[in-house]
Amino acid sequence: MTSHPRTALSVNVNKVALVRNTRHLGIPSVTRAAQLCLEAGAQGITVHPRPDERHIRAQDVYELATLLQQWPQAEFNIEGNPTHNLMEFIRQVLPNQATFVPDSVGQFTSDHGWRFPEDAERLAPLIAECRALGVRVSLFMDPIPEQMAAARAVGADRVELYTEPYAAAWGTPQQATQLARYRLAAMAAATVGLGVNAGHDLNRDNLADFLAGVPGVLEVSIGHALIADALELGYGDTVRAYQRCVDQGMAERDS
Ligand SMILES: CC(=O)[C@@H](O)[C@H](O)COP(=O)(O)O
Ligand SMILES: NCC(=O)COP(=O)(O)O
Repeated sequence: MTSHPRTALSVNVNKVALVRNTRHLGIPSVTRAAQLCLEAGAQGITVHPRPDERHIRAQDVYELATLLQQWPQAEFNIEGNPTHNLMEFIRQVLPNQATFVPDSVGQFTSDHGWRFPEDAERLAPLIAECRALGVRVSLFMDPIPEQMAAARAVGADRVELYTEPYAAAWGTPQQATQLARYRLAAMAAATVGLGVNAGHDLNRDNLADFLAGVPGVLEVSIGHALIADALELGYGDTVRAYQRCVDQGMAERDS
């Protein structure tokens, strides 16, 4: 039996900003949400400052960076398309991690990963710049084992497996088949020296099964479902509930 490092929970606070932006009152506070999630034990905060600022705005990024200076053990993960507005945030804020996501400007939400070799040429210099700044780079990827070597070759430190197809299959006869795709992709990533993150539509129902079935997941970034849960339970109890899901999944994986 081998044990793996505990999977880090990074809370994505996009949807707190989405609600905040519907009035000019500054509530609910994005930084307050992050503070309460960190106090409850979250290991990181994630934001996706989209170019249209539908939710996370530039000021949120800077205020969260200031907050996270008080939490040296926690990580700041900034997501975005590096050919749009992401790199300016990376240069100014120097987060722990940049997650490159191939979204178009007005895209409804993230729904696919990068593709190689098509995307390699334009990503390589941007990855090199982040790494030269001391910022870890994670590439948002579909769970395709054959793509992992190319992701490593372009300089990525990690991949983030796009988990919506797994989430959509959870609780159906297709769950095991989907989970096997992610297990093979994670193993392929590890084989070429990539760390493995995961995210999109993970929730309290499907998280433990994912971590039980996919080896070596270093970080899950969870936003939509977690913030929805927090509307019912509060940030603290919600983060603790998700931490229990992480612990359950890892216990099953290591059993
Ligand atoms: C990369 C990913 O899957 C999510 O972080 C996604 O970017 C969330 O964006 P929205 O909150 O705008 O749906
Ligand atoms: N990278 C995934 C993320 O940050 C949050 O995705 P979701 O939980 O809002 O679907």
